[in-house]
Amino acid sequence: MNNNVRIILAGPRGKMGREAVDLISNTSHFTFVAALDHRYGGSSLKDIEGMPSLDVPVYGEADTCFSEVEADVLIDLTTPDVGRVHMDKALDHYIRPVIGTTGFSDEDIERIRAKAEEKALGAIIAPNFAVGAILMMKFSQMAAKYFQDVEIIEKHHDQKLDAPSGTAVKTAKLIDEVREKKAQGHPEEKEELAGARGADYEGMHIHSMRLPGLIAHQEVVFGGEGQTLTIQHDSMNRASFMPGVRLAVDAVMQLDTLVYGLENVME
Ligand SMILES: NC(=O)C1=CN([C@@H]2O[C@H](COP(=O)(O)OP(=O)(O)OC[C@H]3O[C@@H](n4cnc5c(N)ncnc54)[C@H](O)[C@@H]3O)[C@@H](O)[C@H]2O)C=CC1
Ligand SMILES: O=C(O)C1=N[C@H](C(=O)O)C[C@H](O)C1
Repeated sequence: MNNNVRIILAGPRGKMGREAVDLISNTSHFTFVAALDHRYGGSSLKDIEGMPSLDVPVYGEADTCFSEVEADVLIDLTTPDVGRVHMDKALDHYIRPVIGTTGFSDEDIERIRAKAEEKALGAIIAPNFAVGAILMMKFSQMAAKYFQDVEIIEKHHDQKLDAPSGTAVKTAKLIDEVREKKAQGHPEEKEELAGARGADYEGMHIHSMRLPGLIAHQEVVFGGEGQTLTIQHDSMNRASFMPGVRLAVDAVMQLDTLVYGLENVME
């Protein structure tokens, strides 16, 4: 493990970013070298309302930040459009991206994989940092060997931009690796209201719920002859994601390619 990892955080004022500020500043082998925030470029973190008293420079623009600040890792907790640009630019500046932001396409992921390999640098895209959520995905993959029929129900707060969630997409991909292909439901089923059966990923259905009061929850429901199996995970707060962020930062320093999904670096 590296004993001093210099970190830039993008999105410090966000719901996740605020937790990450505390994680970085309270982890002895992490050094908080800069923050990226389009609204507060040129200030210091301590001058932003609601931020702890930390004298960390804030940059409004990624290229300037990445060229002026000596850093090992970028943690990005922003939006899909912003994160997509940040991860590319970070690698251009030989900074390893740890991307918690969700909403990327397969093309985005493959582009970053190619760039990380070209630079021989570590990169992590982690749709979910919660250890319990990783286990939920792994258990679902195990179950999919025995049950072909499965529907994913993800439930999030109503401020979320992307649907389905990054976790639901990753779960479907892990299941798809082992599940015998099947178009589920009645062959002649018809949606009387568009979207009633949810999104279709290789014949599996994904349903996205958005409500105030929720944080991040997912049920993976399998059906077989005379039985169902439900694998469920709930994040009750955003502190639940922080041990995984720490693990990802330590892991990315040892990698020379992209890892998509924290399950690939968990022991
Ligand atoms: N991988 C994981 O375990 C988790 C991932 N997420 C993902 O993380 C992302 C952030 O989630 P939340 O914190 O809930 O959202 P949020 O809306 O609370 O925070 C997003 C932040 O990004 C900032 N931002 C927007 N444009 C920016 C720019 N150009 N430069 C710097 N900052 C910019 C906004 O000011 C805002 O503070 C989402 O994509 C979400 O899906 C959320 C929770 C867990
Ligand atoms: O936006 C969120 O809140 C979350 N996003 C991630 C996702 O899209 O899967 C992870 C977690 O579910 C919380």
